[in-house]
Amino acid sequence: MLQATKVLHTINSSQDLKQLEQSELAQLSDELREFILQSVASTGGHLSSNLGTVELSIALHYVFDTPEDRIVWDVGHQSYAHKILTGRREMMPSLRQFGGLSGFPKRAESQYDAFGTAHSSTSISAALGMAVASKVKGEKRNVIAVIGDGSMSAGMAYEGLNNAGVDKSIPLIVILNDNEMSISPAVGALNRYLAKLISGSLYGATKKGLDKMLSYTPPLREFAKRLEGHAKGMIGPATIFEEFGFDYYGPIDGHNLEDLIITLENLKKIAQTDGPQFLHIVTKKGKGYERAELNPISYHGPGKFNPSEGLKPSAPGKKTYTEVFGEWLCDMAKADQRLIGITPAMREGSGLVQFEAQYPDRYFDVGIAEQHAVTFAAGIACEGLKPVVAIYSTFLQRGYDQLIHDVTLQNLPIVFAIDRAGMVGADGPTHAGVFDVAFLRCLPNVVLMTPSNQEDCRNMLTTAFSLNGPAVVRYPRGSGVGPEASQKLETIPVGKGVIVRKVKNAQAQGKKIAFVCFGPLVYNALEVAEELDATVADMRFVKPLDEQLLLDLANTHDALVFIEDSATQGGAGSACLEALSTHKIQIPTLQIGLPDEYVEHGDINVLLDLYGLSPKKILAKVRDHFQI
Ligand SMILES: Cc1ncc(C[n+]2csc(CCOP(=O)(O)OP(=O)(O)O)c2C)c(N)n1
Ligand SMILES: CC(=O)[C@@H](O)[C@H](O)COP(=O)(O)O
Ligand SMILES: [Mg+2]
Repeated sequence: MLQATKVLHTINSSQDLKQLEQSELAQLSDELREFILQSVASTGGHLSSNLGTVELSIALHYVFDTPEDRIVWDVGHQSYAHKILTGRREMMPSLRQFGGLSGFPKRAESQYDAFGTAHSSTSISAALGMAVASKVKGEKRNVIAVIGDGSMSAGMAYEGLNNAGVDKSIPLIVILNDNEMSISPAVGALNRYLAKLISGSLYGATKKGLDKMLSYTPPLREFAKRLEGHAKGMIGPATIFEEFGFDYYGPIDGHNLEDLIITLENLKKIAQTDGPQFLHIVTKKGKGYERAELNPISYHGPGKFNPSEGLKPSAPGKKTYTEVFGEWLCDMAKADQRLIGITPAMREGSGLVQFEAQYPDRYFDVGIAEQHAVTFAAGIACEGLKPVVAIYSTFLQRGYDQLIHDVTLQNLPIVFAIDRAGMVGADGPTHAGVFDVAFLRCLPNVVLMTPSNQEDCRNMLTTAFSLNGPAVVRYPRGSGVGPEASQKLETIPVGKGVIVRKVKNAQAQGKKIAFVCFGPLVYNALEVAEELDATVADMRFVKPLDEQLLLDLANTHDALVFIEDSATQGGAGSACLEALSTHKIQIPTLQIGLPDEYVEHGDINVLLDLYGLSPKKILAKVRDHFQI
């Protein structure tokens, strides 16, 4: 269990926090940091980012009148200290488990969670919306967006800044939490610019000026004027943020509580009179836990571990789909010089670490910029190279118009290697990859494949690469079941499914059922089929659909059950129903997939059962539906 504390256990709301003397806050931050470490080590979760925002979270709740004032955390993977300080300390052992605390801010969870997040770079837009709404309603409040340097790489952040900076009557505060890291090292020109602000010759002058100002609190107007003079005079040309219409302060040390508090107190007042304010703070990812400071990538989102021993190398076992993809990418790149690998800021998660090491000139981390990643790939494809975009299903949602307008409309040969398809578990509804089948299968020119095992996954990636148009392979988080991948680069016939089990004793069967499966749930269907003596088809392709196989199954069985690990509405089962309707085939059917609701967070096996996708639940549904 987590250790007893001197101060932390007395804090159950931001009001409690305000009762503390400022001199007690250092003790609180030590206890909070230790609590987060112990807590995340016992549940798994996001660690490095949370250790970096301890002082900022304390200072924000100390200075601002939350929840009346709104704090909008960008991504929200760094909001654990905020959760702990706002009445959820005792629930931390339930973090990311079914029925427990979400790993991200969630409006339904607490009035302190002003905005639900987990996808990046939404904070400035959402905070601006809140600030504008408050003004329209005649309510006076502060709205603060906290955004990381990695998340500042997305276009959406600049759309927000662009909109916010023009209206001096909007009291918006944007805090840039700069730790010089995304999940992996932050990339791009902006990152270089921020590094210059922090560590270039500008820094000394800026820091000196700020130190001087922070040592006393002049009347507000004067404070504002000095900072403006400081920003414009002492650090030379205006920062990019000032060009957007914000007053810029910083960089300041985001672990120095005293500096943070006095700066926030002043900004709170200035924002009400002078409009949009931008504070640049510098923090360390993993702060206070040496292993995480030295290796913030491994401790970005670890599973459970012993803090005194640190993370252990994972025991040898079956590869994950991500690893299968990573190996395929290197092998395919060796076989074909045209291959270009692209990731929107998910090098580790998508399995491109080896590829970058082996083919640095053909590797592109474009930052958290999924829209750009897709159109960038389109440009590359126009010039005859073969881009492979490695992307999580949930993040491809960001690039949908680009997929339509830039890729599929022009029928460009791009491979989309979609990881984290289906349910993802602990990250929950924001990260579940359950809409891709529905939003991809309606696009002309797309070939859409759903491997049920790793061997098929590798073959499908090779098949996708061999095609002359957009091709998608969607595969789940983890290892799954079924055969492991070979080392070969073999293609499979496009648009052809396979029968993996046939009814054995047709005469004895009351009702001959065929399971028509898409993706890894084929193995759950196989278990059920043993019980019912049913046929099981692994359709492999959602598009083009193997209509012949579907019609054969319909003609030789009494009922069809469609099974998929994605949203039922508009999904692969719907594609089958459309085909049956086109061919005027009438047969009893049942669609099994995810219902018309958002997938909760929690252990994946718990979720499979909850949503009726475990073998036991599938069997019960089939029996109930067909009365067998
Ligand atoms: C749209 C989107 N793409 C990718 C991600 C995956 N992701 C989560 S955190 C993160 C890094 C964010 O970096 P930063 O904002 O600097 O925060 P830090 O992790 O450094 O605290 C990424 C890429 C995401 N959450 N949302
Ligand atoms: C917050 C975020 O978007 C990532 O850190 C995500 O939680 C990673 O998920 P995986 O663990 O599936 O890579
Ligand atoms: Mg960062």
